[in-house]
Amino acid sequence: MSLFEARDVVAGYSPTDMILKGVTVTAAVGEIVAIIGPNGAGKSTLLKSAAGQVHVAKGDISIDGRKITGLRPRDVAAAGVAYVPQEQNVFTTMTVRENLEIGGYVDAAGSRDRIDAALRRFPVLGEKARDAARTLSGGQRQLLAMAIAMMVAPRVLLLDEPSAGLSPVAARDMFATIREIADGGVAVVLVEQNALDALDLADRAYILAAGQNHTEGTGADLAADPDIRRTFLGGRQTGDQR
Ligand SMILES: Nc1ncnc2c1ncn2[C@@H]1O[C@H](COP(=O)(O)OP(=O)(O)OP(=O)(O)O)[C@@H](O)[C@H]1O
Repeated sequence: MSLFEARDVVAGYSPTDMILKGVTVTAAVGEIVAIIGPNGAGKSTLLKSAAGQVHVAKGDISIDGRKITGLRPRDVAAAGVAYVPQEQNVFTTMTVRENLEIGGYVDAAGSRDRIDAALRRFPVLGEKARDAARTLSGGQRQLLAMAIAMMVAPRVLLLDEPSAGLSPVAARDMFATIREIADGGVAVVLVEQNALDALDLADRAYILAAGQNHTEGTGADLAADPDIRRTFLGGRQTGDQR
């Protein structure tokens, strides 16, 4: 059984306008699952639905068989699902350490040890623990957002465009970090604008279009499919110069 399951999810921002029209996405322990598709397909909405930030009208979202549909964001986090939004994912006026303290709010007792562990795990953040988050580079900021999410020791990590705005080198480091986190037994579901890189990283991927599942498969198979390349990847192949 998959650890994370979103089944036939119908969800949206107003009762008369459902963005997701029955989307199914699953992810197993240690698996990286990418969600790709055109602008407006509903990729971010799916993550927000799983994180308890968008109303789910029909369908179910579960972790390890336990329904989390309709829970408040705080309770979703306590159930083991961490969500990193694309933007405004750190408190810029607070220090790196203070950001991590807030990330550990659901388990205040274990928070100090987790912060120390996070600062060891991400040495670049350790060096800047007392600095305001606004002084971090784009890549460091995304790393902090990820470290904040990891403070709840999640079993499922939902990432919205983790490489957005990063240099190619910083994006590569970010993807390596995501792989490490997955290898630690976390199910990772990520949305990426950079579809080719996402397929390269992911074990499996789903293509969403107009709020529905279009295709799913291994990252490698989707990247090699000429129809998929033509329709969703701009005709390019993995490894092409961009
Ligand atoms: N807060 C919101 N309130 C109302 N509608 C929204 C809101 N956020 C997104 N939408 C709408 O939902 C639809 C899907 O948006 P979503 O952000 O999920 O798409 P996406 O597949 O992630 O695409 P993109 O790559 O452009 O972010 C779009 O039509 C968008 O305008």
